[in-house]
Amino acid sequence: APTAVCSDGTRVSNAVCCDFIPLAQDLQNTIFMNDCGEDAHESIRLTFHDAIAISRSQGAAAGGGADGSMLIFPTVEPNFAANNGIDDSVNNLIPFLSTHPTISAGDLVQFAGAVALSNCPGAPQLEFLAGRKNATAPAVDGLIPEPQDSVTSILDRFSDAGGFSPFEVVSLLASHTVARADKVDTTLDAAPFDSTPFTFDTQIFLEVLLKGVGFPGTDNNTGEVASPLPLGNIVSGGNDTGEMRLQSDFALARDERTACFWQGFVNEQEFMAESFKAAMSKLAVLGSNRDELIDCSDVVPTPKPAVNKPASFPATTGPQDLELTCTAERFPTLSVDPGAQETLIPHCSDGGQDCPSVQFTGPA
Ligand code: HEM
Ligand SMILES: [Ca+2]
Ligand SMILES: [Mn+2]
Repeated sequence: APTAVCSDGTRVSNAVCCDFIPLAQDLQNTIFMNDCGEDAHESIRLTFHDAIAISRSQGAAAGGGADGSMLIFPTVEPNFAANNGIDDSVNNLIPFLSTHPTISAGDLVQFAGAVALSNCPGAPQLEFLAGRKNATAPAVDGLIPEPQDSVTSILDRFSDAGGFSPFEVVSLLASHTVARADKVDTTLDAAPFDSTPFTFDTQIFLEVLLKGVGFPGTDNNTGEVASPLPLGNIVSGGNDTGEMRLQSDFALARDERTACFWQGFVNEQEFMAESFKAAMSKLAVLGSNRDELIDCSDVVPTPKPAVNKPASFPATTGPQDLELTCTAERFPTLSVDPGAQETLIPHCSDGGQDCPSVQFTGPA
């Protein structure tokens, strides 16, 4: 039962949580604009890149996990190749360290991710625990998985970072349902990983299982393989880029250690959201002792409701394009979106072509 009342009248479980209420408002009004757009996506990615930089085998000096080291040492980790593009979210969050001085850098990163995710229809309301200590040193290079890494190397890295199981690794990749790449193919800005990059749905798990037919931009990029929906309108002057597929997502969807977990999320919205939430609660506290943190989940905004559209094959694709390696489970029966042509994936959540993101300049 709530035991504290904040100055705005909100009842919370612990007075420490009060300061996160104006922080959530400020993040929404200044950066995210209640949208599951580019800035929200980048802040969600940042939760991962801060947290995973920790190693059981290499010891504490290798990195402190979810400790805000990206924000405290903005000229170190953001420059690692695997963190390419993370500078945008780092520079956007740094000003909040001074405007919300009671909140630690590690708390800011994870809380911003939870607020950002709440803008994505269908996302879970993440757990948020407060009280991470500030990083005392940046992490070493080499701890962030890259799309060209093998499944073995990815699973080993997650295990070494926080004892994640293969199921938890696949659960965390639900994040790629609200994700687009800017740096894998530098000729493209915001190439989406599924056809619904503004919705936290299960399309990512379906679409990565489809046969790849082409590349949305250039075709020899490290860590990229052919996608099933490469059509965009960039050459004709638009901003819609075709779908991009990461080699790591492709491999995890087909490897015998992870394929059944991957397939098991297709059209299982609630199971996916709940599994992502559980794995995120582990990721978000790497480097801290969860018993020493204070549960402030009650100040995480309630996410936008799911759109309740079942997973479906995008127009021009169908069951014949599935590349299934999980033999233990039957694949669900799904409808095929109508249309003889490949549908373009809109650049903006309102369906438009123009939606400038917020970008503060900063040290990263
Ligand atoms: C095997 C592990 C993973 C690999 C290899 C990987 C790789 C990548 C790559 C290459 C990009 C594109 C970056 C760019 O070019 O702009 C990306 C984007 C993204 N990733 Fe991952 N990722 C992994 C796991 C995760 C996890 C665990 C999360 C979150 C919990 C996450 C969240 C995101 C998000 C939200 C984006 C989109 C960023 C944007 O739209 O600007 N990823 N990932
Ligand atoms: Ca999606
Ligand atoms: Mn981006």
